[in-house]
Amino acid sequence: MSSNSDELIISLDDVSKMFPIYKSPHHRLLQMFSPPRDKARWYKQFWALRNISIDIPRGETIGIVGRNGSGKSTLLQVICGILSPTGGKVTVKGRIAALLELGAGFNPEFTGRENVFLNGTVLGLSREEIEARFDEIAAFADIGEYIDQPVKSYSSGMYVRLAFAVAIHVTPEILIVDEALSVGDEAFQRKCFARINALRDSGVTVLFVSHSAGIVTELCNRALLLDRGEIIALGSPREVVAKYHKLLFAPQEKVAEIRGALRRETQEGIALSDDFLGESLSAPESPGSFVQEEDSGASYLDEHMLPVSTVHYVNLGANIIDPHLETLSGRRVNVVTAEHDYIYTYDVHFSESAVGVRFGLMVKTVSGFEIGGGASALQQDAIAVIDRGTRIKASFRFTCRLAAGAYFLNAGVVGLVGEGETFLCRQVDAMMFRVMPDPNRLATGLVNLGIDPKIEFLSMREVEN
Ligand SMILES: Nc1ncnc2c1ncn2[C@@H]1O[C@H](COP(=O)(O)OP(=O)(O)OP(=O)(O)O)[C@@H](O)[C@H]1O
Repeated sequence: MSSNSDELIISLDDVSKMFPIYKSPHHRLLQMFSPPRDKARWYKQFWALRNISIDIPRGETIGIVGRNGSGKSTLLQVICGILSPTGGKVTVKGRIAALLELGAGFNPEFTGRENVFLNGTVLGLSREEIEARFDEIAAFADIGEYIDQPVKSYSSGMYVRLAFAVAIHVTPEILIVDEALSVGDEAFQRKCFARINALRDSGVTVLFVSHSAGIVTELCNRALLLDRGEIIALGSPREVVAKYHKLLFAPQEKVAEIRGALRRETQEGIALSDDFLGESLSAPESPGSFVQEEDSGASYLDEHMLPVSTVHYVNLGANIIDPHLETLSGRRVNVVTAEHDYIYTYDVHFSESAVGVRFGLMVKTVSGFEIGGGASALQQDAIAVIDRGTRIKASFRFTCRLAAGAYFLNAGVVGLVGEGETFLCRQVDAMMFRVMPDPNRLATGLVNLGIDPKIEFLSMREVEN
């Protein structure tokens, strides 16, 4: 492998890919028998990639993000040579091992063992080389006796295990991974990511499609955002992911405006304003300490960031109004700084009298995992009676001890109805907020437990004079 890290290993020059879309198979036949001058008579042109130009130096790890159908897989397939571009030029100078969608690469009738040899050969290894690596591949895949069963009997997880094991053992110069890892279980995913890291550190160029902002910012040194087949952002993973989120969480009517702004920025090479990204990154003075200052200057409100999954429960005489996050000085925000204090607040209008009333919240991850929540009081301390027509403000101050990422908030009011407590009103995913990345974060994982590290030398080698 070359030691020249500036050498381009992948180069795309004005690459486009068009898929013909036929209304019916009949039209496909008609087109086949049409004279060449009737080039696109029986189909509509769908451009999955448009004018893609990018140079990738050897050793880079590139994250590719974009909404569903934005062209990510098509781009990878064009780079791998599985699809030929309709226009433009693709230059690849190195052995590619690709982990694309399930189904690609293996022959379902062959056993796992046979497929390892088949796949290894396709990827340029000799039979002796594959034999020498086979045990290691089988150990990494860890699918036991299934290695001698036809691949068509595999679960999708087993399939990915074997495909990944082969991909990383063929000493690729370029590793291409298309989200496929998300099929494996978490333990296996972690093993794969560790291996991808090791390959990256040894100079392998990695192209990685992922919907996970965390993985892209952690793993990659550059990222690109595809939208409708165009690169609309290219740069540091953090910046690109911020733009991706802006687009992803935008209300439908704002999407065109936002993508237009992003395209212009990319085409004109305008420097990103902190305001746009909300990345002022004024890190807390000492990592791990919980800052209790009056306001957090770096936090801001991204009006476009709204959940699209909000569910309103049927109201039983109460109505939650305007759930939102504020700084301690009352400024509305939804992009926040870790380790700062914020207030989650909503009003409740009681259209009926209620008894035994309590208010609550819950914070969840994108996947719906409940990280933590709280109630305004214990059941025995609930507000005994609230008269019809009353309006109450419920506020919950909390320290944002969360890792960078998107989070969702529920709001709920319970009261006594008959014998038991029940929701008088509830909003699931009432609002969402994003925690900005903090380059000085010492805490690992989702929640900062405020761990206070203490490292002591128990003995020291004596220094000889
Ligand atoms: N063979 C094909 N024929 C016609 N259209 C296609 C074909 N392959 C892909 N497309 C279309 O091209 C667009 C881009 O698809 P692609 O699979 O590259 O998107 P993606 O960003 O990888 O999406 P996802 O995140 O959902 O995997 C989509 O609209 C898809 O329907």
